[in-house]
Amino acid sequence: MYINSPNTKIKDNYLYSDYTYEVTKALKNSSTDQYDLVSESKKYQLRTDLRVPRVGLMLVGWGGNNGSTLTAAIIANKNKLSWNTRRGVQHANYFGSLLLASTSKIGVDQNGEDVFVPLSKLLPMVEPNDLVIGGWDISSKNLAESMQRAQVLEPDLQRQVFDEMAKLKPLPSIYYKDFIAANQENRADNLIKETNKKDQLEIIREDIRNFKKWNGLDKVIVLWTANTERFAELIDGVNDTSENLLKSIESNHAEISASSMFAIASILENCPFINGSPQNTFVAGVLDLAYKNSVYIGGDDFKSGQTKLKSVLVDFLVNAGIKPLAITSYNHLGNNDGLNLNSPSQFRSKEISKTNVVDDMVDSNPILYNKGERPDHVVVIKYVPSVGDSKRALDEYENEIFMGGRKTISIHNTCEDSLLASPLILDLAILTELMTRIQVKQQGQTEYENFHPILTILSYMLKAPLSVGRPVNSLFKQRNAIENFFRACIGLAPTTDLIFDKMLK
Ligand SMILES: NC(=O)c1ccc[n+]([C@@H]2O[C@H](COP(=O)([O-])OP(=O)(O)OC[C@H]3O[C@@H](n4cnc5c(N)ncnc54)[C@H](O)[C@@H]3O)[C@@H](O)[C@H]2O)c1
Ligand SMILES: O=P([O-])([O-])O[C@@H]1[C@@H](O)[C@H](O)[C@@H](O)[C@H](O)[C@@H]1O
Repeated sequence: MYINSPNTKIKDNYLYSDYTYEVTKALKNSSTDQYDLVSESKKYQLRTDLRVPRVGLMLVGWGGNNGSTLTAAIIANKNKLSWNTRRGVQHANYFGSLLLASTSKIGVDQNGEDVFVPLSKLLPMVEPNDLVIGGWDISSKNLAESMQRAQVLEPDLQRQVFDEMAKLKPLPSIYYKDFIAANQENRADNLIKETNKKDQLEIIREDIRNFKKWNGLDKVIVLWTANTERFAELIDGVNDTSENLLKSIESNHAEISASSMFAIASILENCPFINGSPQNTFVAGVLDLAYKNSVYIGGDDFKSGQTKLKSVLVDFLVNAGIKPLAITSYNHLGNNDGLNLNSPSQFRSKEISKTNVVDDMVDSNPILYNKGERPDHVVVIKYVPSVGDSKRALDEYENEIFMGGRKTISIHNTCEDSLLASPLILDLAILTELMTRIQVKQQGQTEYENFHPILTILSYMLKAPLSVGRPVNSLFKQRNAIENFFRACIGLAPTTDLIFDKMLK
C-alpha cells in the first residue's frame, strides 16, 4: 500500500474501512411550501482485497484504431521506449488516463502544503504494463498491420514495436452485417466458421476460457471497442428477459447483436463486460443476465473528446446561472470509425449518446429551464478520409446571460481520436478489476457482498453511462465520485472544497 491511512485495518490481505453514508432527504411540505430537510446516515464497512491478480483484457475489435494503438502503447511503456518526432524525442507515457496520469489531494504536510498522489496509488490496482491483451476482430490483419492501417502512431515508434505487434493476431469473430455499416464488409475475412448463434456463443465462451488458461490469468475483462452497431429492436419474448434471450440464441434469432453476444458470453464466463460504443448492447435480457449472475457490466461509448468537453462546459454554464440555448457539435474525421458512422443507422447510435449528455445538468436548474425544456442540440459527424484519425471538432454554444444578453462560445478542437480513447480503455479495465476486489456490508450485517452489477462508477469514461437510477453526466461530479469512493475505501472522509481553514482568522 502506498499510503498508511487511519480509520482502517489490514488483516489477512484485506483492507477494512468504516464508511458513513450521509444523505439529506428534501421533502416538500405542502402546508408551508418549504422543503423539510432530514439528514439520514447509514454505516457501512468496506473490504478491499489487496492482492492484485494477473489480469487479461480481451478487446472485441482488437485490430481497430483503438485496440492497435493501446496495444502498441503498452509495449512502448513496458519497454520504456522513446522515439523521434518532428517536435523532438517523445517518451512513452499514459497521459489521458484518469487513474495513471491524474492525482488526488490526500492531505497537507507539516507546513500546511497540499500533498497529491496519483489516483492509481490510493488503492492497489493492476499495473497497465502487466495487462495481458488479446481479443477478436473480423479483420485478419495482425496487430502490426492493424497499427499501420490505423496511421495513428509515429513511424519511429511503429518501427520499434512492429515485430512484437506482428506476433499478435486477433481471434476470428462473428459478423452480423445488418448491425454495422455495409462499408465494413470488405474487412470481414476473419470469421468464426459456425453460422448459428448457439455454436458461436460456445466458441466465444471457449475463447475466453482458453485465453485465461493459456496465459495463466486469474481474471479476464472483456471490452467492446469494435464498430458502432445500430440499435437492436427491443422485442418482448426475444430479448426482454435472460431466459428469452438465451432461447433466442438457441433459435438463432436475427435481432441479437454481436455486441450482445459478446456480453452474454462474458457474463456466462463470469467476466465483466464493458461497452465502449454507443449501441444498446445491454438490452433488458442482457441486464437481467448480469443481475442473475452478479457479473459487473458497464458502458456506453467512450467519452473521449467533444462530449467530454461538453460535459464540463454545460456544467460550468448552468452552474454559473448562464443558460445554454443551443449546442452545435460538428466534427469530421477520416478513420474507419468515421467510415462506419457514415451510415445513418450507426450514426443514429452515436447521435443519441452525444446528445443525451446534458439532460441531467439542464434539469438541475429550473430557474433557467422550464420542466422538459432543452437547449437546441445538433450533432453532425462527417467522414473526410484525408484527415484520418485526426478528428476536427467545431462546437458552438449559444447562451443567454444577464438581462437578455448573449454569450457565444466557439471552439475548435483537433485530436487523434484513438489517442484520447485508448487511455480510457485502461481506466475502464483497471477500475472494473478493482471493483471485483471490493465488497461492502451494512454495519451489523455479517456477510460482505458485491456492489450492484451496473458499474455506475465508470461514468467518467463514458458518454451515455449505464447507471443505477438517473445518470450523472457532469464530468467533475463523476471524477469526484471515483476519488471519494477510493477515499472511503482507505478510511478518509469525502473531499470537500470548503476552504474552511482559509476562512478562519
Ligand atoms: N475517440 C475514439 O476513438 C472513440 C470515442 C468514443 C467511442 N469510440 C467507439 O469505439 C469503437 C472503436 O473505435 P475505433 O476508432 O477503434 O474504430 P475502428 O473501426 O478502427 O475499430 C473497430 C474494429 O472493430 C472490428 N469489428 C467490427 N465488428 C466486429 C465484430 N463483430 N467482432 C470483432 N471485431 C469487429 C473492425 O474490424 C475494426 O478493426 C467505435 O465503435 C467507436 O465509435 C471511439
Ligand atoms: O467522444 P467524442 O469526441 O464526443 O465523440 C467522438 C465523435 O465525435 C467521433 O465522431 C466518433 O468517431 C468517435 O467515436 C467519438 O464518439
